[in-house]
Amino acid sequence: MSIASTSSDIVIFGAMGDLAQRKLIPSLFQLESADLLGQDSRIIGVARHEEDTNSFSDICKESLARYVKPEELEPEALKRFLAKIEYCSVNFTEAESYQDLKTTLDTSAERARIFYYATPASIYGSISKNLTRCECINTNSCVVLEKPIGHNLKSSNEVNDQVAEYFDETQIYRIDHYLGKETVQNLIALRFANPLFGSQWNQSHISHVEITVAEKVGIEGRWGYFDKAGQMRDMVQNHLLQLLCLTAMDPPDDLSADMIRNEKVKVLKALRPITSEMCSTHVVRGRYTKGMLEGTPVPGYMEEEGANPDSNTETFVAIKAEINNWRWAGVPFYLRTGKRMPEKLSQITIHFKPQPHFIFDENQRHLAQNKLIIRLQPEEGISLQILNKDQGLGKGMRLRSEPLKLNFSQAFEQKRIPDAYERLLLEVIQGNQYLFVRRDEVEHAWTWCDQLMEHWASDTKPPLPYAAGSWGPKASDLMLIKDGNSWHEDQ
Ligand SMILES: NC(=O)C1=CN([C@@H]2O[C@H](COP(=O)(O)OP(=O)(O)OC[C@H]3O[C@@H](n4cnc5c(N)ncnc54)[C@H](OP(=O)(O)O)[C@@H]3O)[C@@H](O)[C@H]2O)C=CC1
Ligand SMILES: O=C1O[C@H](COP(=O)(O)O)[C@@H](O)[C@H](O)[C@H]1O
Repeated sequence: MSIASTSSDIVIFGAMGDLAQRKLIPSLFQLESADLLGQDSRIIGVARHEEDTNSFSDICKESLARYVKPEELEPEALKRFLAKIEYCSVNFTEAESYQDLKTTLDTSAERARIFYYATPASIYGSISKNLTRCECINTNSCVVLEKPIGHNLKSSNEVNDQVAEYFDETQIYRIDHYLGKETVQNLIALRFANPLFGSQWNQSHISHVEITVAEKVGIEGRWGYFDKAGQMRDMVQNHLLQLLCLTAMDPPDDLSADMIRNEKVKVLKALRPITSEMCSTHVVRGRYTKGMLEGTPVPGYMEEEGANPDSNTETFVAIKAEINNWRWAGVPFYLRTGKRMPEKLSQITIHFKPQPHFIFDENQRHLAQNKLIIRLQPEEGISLQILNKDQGLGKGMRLRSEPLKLNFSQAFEQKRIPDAYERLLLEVIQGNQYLFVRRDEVEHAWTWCDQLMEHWASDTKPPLPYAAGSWGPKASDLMLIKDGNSWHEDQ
């Protein structure tokens, strides 16, 4: 099903919540500002608070003032945007309370309806059921689901089954906001539009791949949520595996949603399961202790507000993943993600194999490799490390490794890189599912993560400590050193 009409009713459940106010409302404003929202579109905030449209509109205005740069908050666009806002008070789990929403939607019966569930996943089924009972779903409706959907395969299947009773898979948009990032989408252009890389992207030419998603933030008030999840569920099951899929997948036949998603599923299915024997060589699980970040002391995870002394949750994971297929046999994919790292950095580094025969000074052999560094955020860009003759007389044929750099903001003279949610909301409005996660992707990702986390569950040892502001436990460096590799040093 595709939402072809230009105007839609965008119904946000959980409209007063953090995600809605911090990300969704500002992103919808940016779409309006760029004339992409549709002239007659409406944004219908739904929450259980007894507000009305005016007071909800004031709340959104405050959020816009907080989260949109003043120079981007153009008064005319703001006026147009606020005029599109409506509010309905609904208790999501009580069918009788949907009447107000039904009446509001009935004023535009045939129009596309986008139901965005910015709520805990535990009530996705209940909302879907109540929307159906109250006849709020028309033939042109779709639903947007936020992550995390469940905390393992079983619970994720339960949520997906409940939603599937009321919505067809073609109507379901599962968000992984990393897919909305410009630089993540650029992986498809980089790999499949450039013949240079297309021919080299396999085990014959690539020795190993690193995917780092480091965050400076700690848990800051999110202990309740995070301690049940941990870094594996919060980041690896979704964002890191999506990055791995886009880096490793075979070329899709075309850019349609299902062709791309079919290829991603093949990668997930080919991931080598990590057995309990492999845990000591292929996985590092860490937790930050107190430390210094940019000269300021910060508490450890167990000293954060709301901490439970019995917690065994990890805030850092490094994994040596392997993909059992023709393209990637023997090529480790090192994944690393953690909270309270020295900087915010998402980066993929492709290490190419050396030449088969080395004719230069032996002392320079260690230099003789090309690296492609794909910087996802911040300072988005690409850099290709290449070898040259060092310039000057008297130096002989000395090699020197220098980067060929492409900085996106300079190259594209762009004023701003759109937030991931802007792109994702636009794709939902236009009915394109290619940046959303299909159910079988979620299932294969959980299957791989679950079997690994089952080994952790039977291990009472706490995660390895690392000081806040460092790059994780030493064991993470050692895991690569044992293979003769190291994390890309130019962080
Ligand atoms: N915040 C973020 O940056 C991110 C959030 N997400 C996901 O987005 C979803 C929302 O997260 P977030 O905005 O942070 O959470 P919040 O708790 O801030 O917001 C959730 C909202 O849902 C409302 N709600 C819950 N149950 C009911 C109910 N029965 N009836 C009416 N309203 C209800 C809450 O209302 P009330 O205030 O009245 O309790 C609250 O306003 C979650 O699934 C989360 O995992 C994903 C990625 C990032
Ligand atoms: O989904 C999540 O992502 C954020 C990191 O997102 P980014 O766009 O800032 O890189 C992470 O902090 C959060 O814990 C997680 O739930």
